[in-house]
Amino acid sequence: MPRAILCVLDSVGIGGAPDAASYGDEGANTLGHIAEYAAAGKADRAGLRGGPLYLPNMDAIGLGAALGLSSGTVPEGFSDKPKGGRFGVGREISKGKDTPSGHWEIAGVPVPFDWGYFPQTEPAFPPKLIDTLVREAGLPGILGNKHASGTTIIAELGQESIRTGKPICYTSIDSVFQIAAHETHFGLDRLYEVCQSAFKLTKPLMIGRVIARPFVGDDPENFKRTGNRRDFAIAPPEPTLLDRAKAAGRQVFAIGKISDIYATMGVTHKLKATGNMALFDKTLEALEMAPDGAFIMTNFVDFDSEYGHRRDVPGYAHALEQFDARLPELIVAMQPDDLLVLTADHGNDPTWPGSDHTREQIPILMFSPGVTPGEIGIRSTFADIGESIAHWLGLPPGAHGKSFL
Ligand SMILES: O=P(O)(O)O[C@H]1O[C@H](CO)[C@@H](O)[C@H]1O
Ligand SMILES: [Mn+2]
Ligand SMILES: [Mn+2]
Repeated sequence: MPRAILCVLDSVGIGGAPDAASYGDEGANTLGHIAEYAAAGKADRAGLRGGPLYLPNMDAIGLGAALGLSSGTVPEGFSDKPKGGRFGVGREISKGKDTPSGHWEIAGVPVPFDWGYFPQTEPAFPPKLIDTLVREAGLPGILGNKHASGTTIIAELGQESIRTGKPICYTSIDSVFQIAAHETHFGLDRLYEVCQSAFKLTKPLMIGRVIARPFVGDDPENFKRTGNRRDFAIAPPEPTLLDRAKAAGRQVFAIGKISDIYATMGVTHKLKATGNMALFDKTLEALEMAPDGAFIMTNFVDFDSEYGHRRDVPGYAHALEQFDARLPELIVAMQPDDLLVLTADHGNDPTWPGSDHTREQIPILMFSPGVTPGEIGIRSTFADIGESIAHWLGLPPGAHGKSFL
């Protein structure tokens, strides 16, 4: 029985979203701009990488061609005629350009409601919410209370947080309430407990996620976030591909952030790892142990959290090249009737102003020895990805999207 492996390269958008202007993102193109900068020698970093963006393995299954289809330009060194693979472009119908919206829609469930957001004011959070959180979680108060980049705000307030025992609460243009605190001074379990309390309070406000952001270190120069991030997320409004696979008795391997993003719904095996390369290793491990009919889904978070939000073009280019270099390992490990899908959940153009996600279309790259190569065009919803995988796995069709297989 066929298996399917779905890799979400978090934030690897390819521009061209027709509604980008209403998000302030007209012209944003994560992959396109990285390629453009690299070709101009603007993505060089001594000891890390240099020169044009080199992604031969993803290009061979249609990455350059998908970029061309989405944005009109195939960068130099990329091909508009892939050697193998079925390629195309995904367009999002959900209104948020955030991780849950993108992932849920990929898994067949577009988001039908508006998320809650916190205003770009200081304070950003309603006083009642904070008063209740402080009381219920027994906190001496909170710090932050504004829109911020997570690394900047721990440099700014980390020491005060350690000294006072007050966690740092901040948000972004996404529907998130993030809590940063020191992993040992404040304590990891305590941080998770505070996040649980906050999640109960923010849920009625339709805030998608409360995110624990533990960090270590003792001064702004060496504060570092750890891999113990945890997302407390609202559950998807309808059964996703994961639920449907599990209900059919299939094994569902959720690697990295996947289990959190779907609020554990539909997951039978949860595998955690820190860093894209460790996530890649886990994906290979899962492939080795997954029985017939299994569904494996991995989120490669570093593209987004380490490079997109940090607006680090050489870092992002290097992460793409590292992933690409390992792709053959995955392809070699596949059985003849396994399907591999590479895609993304939104954009996060590292050349764009600010530090937030960008509304973009996403690549859809499918590879299997049994799939004839070709173009699937621009799909009107990410849900077509989930429906195609459902079809491949022999599951009945869902309520949204259409299979292109
Ligand atoms: O700046 P950091 O803490 O990485 O925050 C980012 O991470 C959040 C969750 O993906 C996003 O909403 C964005 O704000
Ligand atoms: Mn994401
Ligand atoms: Mn992000």
